[in-house]
Amino acid sequence: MMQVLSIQSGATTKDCLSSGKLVVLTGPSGVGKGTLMRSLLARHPELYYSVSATTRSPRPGEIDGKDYYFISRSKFEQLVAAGEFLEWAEFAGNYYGTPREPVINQICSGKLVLLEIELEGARQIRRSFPEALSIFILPPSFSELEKRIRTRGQDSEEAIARRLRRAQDEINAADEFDIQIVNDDFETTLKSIEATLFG
Ligand SMILES: Nc1nc2c(ncn2[C@@H]2O[C@H](COP(=O)(O)OP(=O)(O)O)[C@@H](O)[C@H]2O)c(=O)[nH]1
Ligand SMILES: Nc1ncnc2c1ncn2[C@@H]1O[C@H](COP(=O)(O)OP(=O)(O)O)[C@@H](O)[C@H]1O
Repeated sequence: MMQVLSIQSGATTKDCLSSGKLVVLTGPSGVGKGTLMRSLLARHPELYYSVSATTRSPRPGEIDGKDYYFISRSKFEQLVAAGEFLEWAEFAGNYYGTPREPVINQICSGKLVLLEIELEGARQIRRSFPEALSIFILPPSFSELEKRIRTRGQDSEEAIARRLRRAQDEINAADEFDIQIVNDDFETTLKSIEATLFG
């Protein structure tokens, strides 16, 4: 199911990609990735956040084109076949993918590009783009993670159970990442990410 990536193939593309920077942020569902991303973007509008496509239904308040591009499974499969994703994966019963073209364009224009993606996608990026910096966000404990998913109050019991089942496998892979940060105190975490990106 994994896509072969070609962004390293041409010398020109490779040179171009070295003008910007790609940062991958991963961590179990509920750890605080989305909230951290939103704060980071509010504080650093020069960053480029890659909006993913997903077959998941929008949660209340989520905006198409801002939080995700919400698309059907058949549309997603068409885009996979057309090679339109830099990486993609199935997570908790839905597909998620990073649109290739805007990310390449933004990196080539010298931007720092942020991807907030799950483990399989992060592995694909590591293979195709080894220069990318990868950050894994850990919860202070598993019970705190569960509490955060529940207090977010946006997922069905089934969706929560799927995310928690998956969370332990993701946490076990934290060592694969360049940097691990425990999201205990929110402001402290934000400062650690800022130090990593700009320090
Ligand atoms: N591989 C991949 N994962 C993604 C992408 N976009 C989002 N994800 C991840 O998919 C997982 C589920 O996201 P979401 O349904 O928004 O749930 P949440 O993490 O519980 O808020 C999270 O780990 C996201 O980081 C993408 O483009 N590619
Ligand atoms: N450091 C933190 N301490 C306590 N709660 C947090 C912290 N970071 C995030 N949260 C809360 O945890 C819940 C899940 O965060 P969210 O950003 O949706 O996680 P993710 O995108 O990783 O699934 C939200 O209600 C958020 O406000």
